[in-house]
Amino acid sequence: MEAAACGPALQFPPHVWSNRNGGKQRNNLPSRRSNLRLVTVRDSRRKLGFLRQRKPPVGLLPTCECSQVVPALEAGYLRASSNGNWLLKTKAQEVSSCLDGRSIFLVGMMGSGKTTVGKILSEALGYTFVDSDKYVEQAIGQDSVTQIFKQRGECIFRDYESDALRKLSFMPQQVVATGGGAVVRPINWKYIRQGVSVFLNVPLDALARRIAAVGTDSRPLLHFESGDPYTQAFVGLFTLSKKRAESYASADVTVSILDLAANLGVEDVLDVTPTAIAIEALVQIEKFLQGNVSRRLFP
Ligand SMILES: Nc1ncnc2c1ncn2[C@@H]1O[C@H](COP(=O)(O)OP(=O)(O)O)[C@@H](O)[C@H]1O
Ligand SMILES: O=C(O)C1=C[C@@H](OP(=O)(O)O)[C@@H](O)[C@H](O)C1
Repeated sequence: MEAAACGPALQFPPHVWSNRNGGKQRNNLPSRRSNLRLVTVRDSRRKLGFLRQRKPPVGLLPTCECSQVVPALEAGYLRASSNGNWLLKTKAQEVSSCLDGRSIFLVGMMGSGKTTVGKILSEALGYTFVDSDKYVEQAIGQDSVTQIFKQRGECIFRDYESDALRKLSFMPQQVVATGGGAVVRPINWKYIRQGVSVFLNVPLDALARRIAAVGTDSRPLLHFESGDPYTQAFVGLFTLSKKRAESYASADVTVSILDLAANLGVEDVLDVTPTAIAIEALVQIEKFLQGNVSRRLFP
């Protein structure tokens, strides 16, 4: 049940996001400069060829120093959480000069990890984290999205969601976890495109397992389905994802959790840690920015 065009946008009170780092840019990270890539033993030959590229192509990277020296990192490092955290911080330090204040908008199906990964990314970058669902809850003055759907309807929720994204689009240095359905309204892309959009692509089966484990209470769009919690989640997600796949695919960057799991040698995609996903997101954002330096929004 998508509501692509409802009534006029509504007014609501100012920000309600959590500022995890006092809104400051992080500057006190390890001074060692290294440009890191996630590399697997399996496909290291192909990737290392790319990684050994010491200079960016002519015309790229006039202002950002990303990826001039590229030591390879074996995936095993990433599995150890202490190294994972170090890697995350180091990568964030590198990417933040490329980002140059631009916000990151995470898109993807419900349960794909936008909030979980978003918080980690914001902390590593010294950005403010904003959960757009929470923003809407505060604006409407209700405790949960489920309540809003029940009492005001999806259309009103979508209006507030669009207004939230519009307001957030003016602000730099944020990681925004958008609601799973935000991508459906074309106008929302105008707002999302003010920053770098990152699609967290998680297989539907994994999403359904994750959602079934906690129940569908907080997922009003899955309440129409019948069956056991897994079937209910899977059928609902399948229907929604068919309508959304194209929109998600238009994000600037896609992080495929399936590919990441394969690269890390992790059997179940649900076992890929949020830190690993955050690092991969930074790697992909860096790649994207290297090819898009002209799209500077916060000069
Ligand atoms: N990589 C991950 N590993 C383990 N649990 C995760 C991971 N990503 C998300 N989760 C869990 O899945 C649930 C949904 O994640 P969440 O970040 O709220 O997704 P979204 O914001 O996209 O709806 C939460 O309970 C969260 O703790
Ligand atoms: O997919 C959707 O349409 C929705 C996803 C939810 O957000 P999350 O993706 O953060 O769960 C929330 O906005 C609402 O329940 C609708």
